[in-house]
Amino acid sequence: MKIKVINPNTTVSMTQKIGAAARAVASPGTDILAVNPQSGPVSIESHFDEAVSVVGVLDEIRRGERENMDGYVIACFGDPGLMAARELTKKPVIGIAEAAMHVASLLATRFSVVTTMNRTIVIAEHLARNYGMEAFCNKVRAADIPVLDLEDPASGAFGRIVDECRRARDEDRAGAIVLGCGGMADLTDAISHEIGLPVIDGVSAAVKLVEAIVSLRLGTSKHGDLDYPIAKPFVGRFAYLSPE
Ligand SMILES: NC(=O)NC1=NC(=O)NC1=O
Repeated sequence: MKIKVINPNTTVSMTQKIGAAARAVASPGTDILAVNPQSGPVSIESHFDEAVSVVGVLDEIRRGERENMDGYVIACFGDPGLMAARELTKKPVIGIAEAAMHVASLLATRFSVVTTMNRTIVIAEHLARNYGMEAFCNKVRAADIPVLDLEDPASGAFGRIVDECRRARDEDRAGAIVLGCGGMADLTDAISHEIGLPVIDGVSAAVKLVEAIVSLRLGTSKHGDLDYPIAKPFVGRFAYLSPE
């Protein structure tokens, strides 16, 4: 089985970290290809960053179809381009936010999300609503750190994330924590050790969900809104994206 794990931002060190987290849980016989677009934001911290990153995600899905990938993970907590990506393939496409929230809902009656920037809190709240997770997702918190601080061990990001996870445990009645950034994937075990709760990293959760769906011989529905895109010309610099 071949799974393409797409980091929608353009920071290679984060892509490598995400790839390592994916490989750590992948089953024998599952090959992980971790990639990021060559163009786009170095980090995704706003609606604008997310919107621009989607074209790079879709480029990687289109390339993955030619590479005969068996499934895809979108490894940014905003799940950018998830539905558009699903239109491009019959294979499963799983976002790390949806994966982590669903897994957390199977482990605790309430979970909190701990993400990076305060301004991305609402994005995670909207995802919880859209995924039907509001009954489980008690609160979305932020460590208020720039995403790329996660690439700097001296930034103090780990301590700020752990402090916010402790507040979630003690104040939100959270039975589990969802890590709200693909760049936190390498911190999962250390955080869980510090706070004594299940901590769910969306990269790992998404990889296992793709494996499960492929093993069930299931894939993205092509009936209705997730059917292949409507054939039409796209003009200008997006002409190469014209659906056939
Ligand atoms: N909430 C987030 O921090 N989302 C993210 N921004 C990135 O660049 N990667 C993420 O996972």
